[in-house]
Amino acid sequence: GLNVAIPNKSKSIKDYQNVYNDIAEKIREEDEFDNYIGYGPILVRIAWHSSGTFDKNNMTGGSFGGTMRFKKEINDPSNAGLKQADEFLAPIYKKHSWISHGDLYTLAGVTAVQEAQGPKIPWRPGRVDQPENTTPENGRLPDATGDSSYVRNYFGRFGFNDTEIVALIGAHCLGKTHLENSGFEGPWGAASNVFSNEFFVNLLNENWKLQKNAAGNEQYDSPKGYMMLPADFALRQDNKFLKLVKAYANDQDLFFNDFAKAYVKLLESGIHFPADQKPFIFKTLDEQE
Ligand code: HEM
Ligand SMILES: Nc1c([N+](=O)[O-])cnc2ccccc12
Repeated sequence: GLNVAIPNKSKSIKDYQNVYNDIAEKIREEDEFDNYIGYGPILVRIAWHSSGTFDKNNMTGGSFGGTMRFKKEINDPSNAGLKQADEFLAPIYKKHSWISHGDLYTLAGVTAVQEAQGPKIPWRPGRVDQPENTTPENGRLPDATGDSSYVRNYFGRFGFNDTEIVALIGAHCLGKTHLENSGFEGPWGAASNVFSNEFFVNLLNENWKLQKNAAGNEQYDSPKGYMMLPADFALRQDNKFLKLVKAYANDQDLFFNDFAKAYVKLLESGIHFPADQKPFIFKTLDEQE
């Protein structure tokens, strides 16, 4: 059924900004992770994967219950590599154990985007930890080998339109694929920890070649050492997606705007918030100097 958010009346934006700051400082502190990419990208991924189990057809899954904390979900093969994000967040939870896991995972994803110089992401607390037996079954996260109709159909499960789908996948401007996690590898060059429209610029402008990687999976590689998943490349292979890819490659502000709206919708999928609950907009560390 629909999950109704229960905001903690005793906590204010100040309390959540403290959690944001602890996450942001830890990202800065542990900058050597994954060849100096840092923890930002996998914090975005754990926020997306904890929300990406939502299914509007039976109103199950999503970020509300914080079930990513349970073995069944974190051990989903689609979540390979995310234990490192969970371990990163463990001391944060220990210090602020008044927060729910659903709020912590999504707040971490908001912090990571903003600290990577991305757009402001309005955020609402009130997710409530649910018991282990509510953990959704494995297999609800998307397949990287999907084509454009697969991608459109997959995100249709959340009620996302083409604009929301293309904007969300623009988060692949961050981080990299790891052969040991997903069977895909690269980009070998400096994978980025700065949020930008580069994913769309690369997708359009690089000279892509489909080839088998060391795990025997096909991916698109470019002479500069960039890569695209088949599901990334699918955004070039559909006219409506391609139009959006071009728009974002030419206008980073438009991408930032659309990404922020779609990311909020993703992180809040399946949750009903009280009508009078205004979202919090957090300051970055730099804005609090
Ligand atoms: C068609 C949809 C999508 C597919 C098939 C997909 C697939 C993947 C795969 C295979 C990886 C590599 C994981 C690894 O090897 O470590 C990855 C990484 C990543 N994904 Fe996606 N993804 C999708 C959508 C999204 C969305 C909607 C977001 C966020 C809004 C996102 C954010 C990320 C980030 C930040 C990384 C980098 C993680 C790191 O550097 O460790 N992805 N994705
Ligand atoms: N950096 C990335 C790119 N890229 O173009 O740099 C493309 N696809 C990706 C898919 C998952 C994670 C990172 C990606």
